Amino acid sequence: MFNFSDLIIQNVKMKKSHVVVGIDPDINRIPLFYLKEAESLYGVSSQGAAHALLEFGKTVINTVKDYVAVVKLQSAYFEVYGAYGVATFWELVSHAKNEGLIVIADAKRGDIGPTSRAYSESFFGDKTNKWRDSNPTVDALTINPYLGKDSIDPFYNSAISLKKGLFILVKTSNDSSEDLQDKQLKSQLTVSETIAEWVNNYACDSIGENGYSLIGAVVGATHTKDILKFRKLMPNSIFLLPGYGAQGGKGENITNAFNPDGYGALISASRSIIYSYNKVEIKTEHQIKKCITDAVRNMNNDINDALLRENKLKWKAEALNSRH
Ligand SMILES: O=C(O)c1cc(=O)[nH]c(=O)n1[C@@H]1O[C@H](COP(=O)(O)O)[C@@H](O)[C@H]1O
Repeated sequence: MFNFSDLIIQNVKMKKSHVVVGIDPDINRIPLFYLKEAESLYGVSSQGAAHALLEFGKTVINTVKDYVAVVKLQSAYFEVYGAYGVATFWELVSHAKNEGLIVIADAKRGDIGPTSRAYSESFFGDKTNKWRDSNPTVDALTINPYLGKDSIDPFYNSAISLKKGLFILVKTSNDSSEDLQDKQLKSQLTVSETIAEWVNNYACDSIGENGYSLIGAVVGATHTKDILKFRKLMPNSIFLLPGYGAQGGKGENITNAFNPDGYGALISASRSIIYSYNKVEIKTEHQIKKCITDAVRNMNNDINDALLRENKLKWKAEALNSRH
């Protein structure tokens, strides 16, 4: 049955891009003219900041929409500004979806069962709750599995019934991920390998038309040596690989995340794309758009070139085959 992973593959093929642009808008790094406008409307306040984040976020979305299939909104940067920030988050979710993009909420949720259920409802909705306005929902959510399987189940059940996607943290991109995630258990597996086994078990029951599950895994683009191992442990999961760009990940380091079919991985970058203009003094939206366009195209070319070298860039072959 067509599921979230099929939606991803369909759109990745259409855009010819495995790139995810992360929208992590930090008020100290967004161009000053957005702040000046926000201050003139709402003063230096949470409402003003949320307005600046909204306008900047729209610029990013409008710029990258032709080059990527997926955007990932980092909830934390919006939560900073309370209700105004959260409203901006959802306004940007709607905007991105209206522009034909798939939206991942990066919130790394996970709690005891009933609370996970509520988190799941807040991001995916619940048709049986008549008190909840039909607000927008996201297409997928990052979740933290460290409370155990009863914390994952509510997200899993909602994802299945509402045709959503999950990206479960398996091996995170940060240096300190080794502190806990690389520890070996009595089973001889590491903590992250154990989580990978869980992910694979959840994934097996929800395979879509292209052979992938709606249960995906987060594996840092920074852990080049581990990527192949995780690919083998979770053959049916789409990997979300953050850590490209600002954290050091490169195209040549992440090709093992892709299956021989040329799919199965989304590579995510935030700061290296959305702040690619470097200076907050940049004057016009046109200049910002040009910098972001160059950055996202370079990233896409870097990944596609690396895949081509490994014979994993499939759309050229598909285009040729369909001509015969
Ligand atoms: O789930 C994530 O997206 C995530 C997982 C991980 O292991 N490492 C990681 O950096 N992230 C997120 O990916 C984004 C990385 O941003 P950049 O380093 O600027 O590309 C941030 O929003 C992080 O919260």
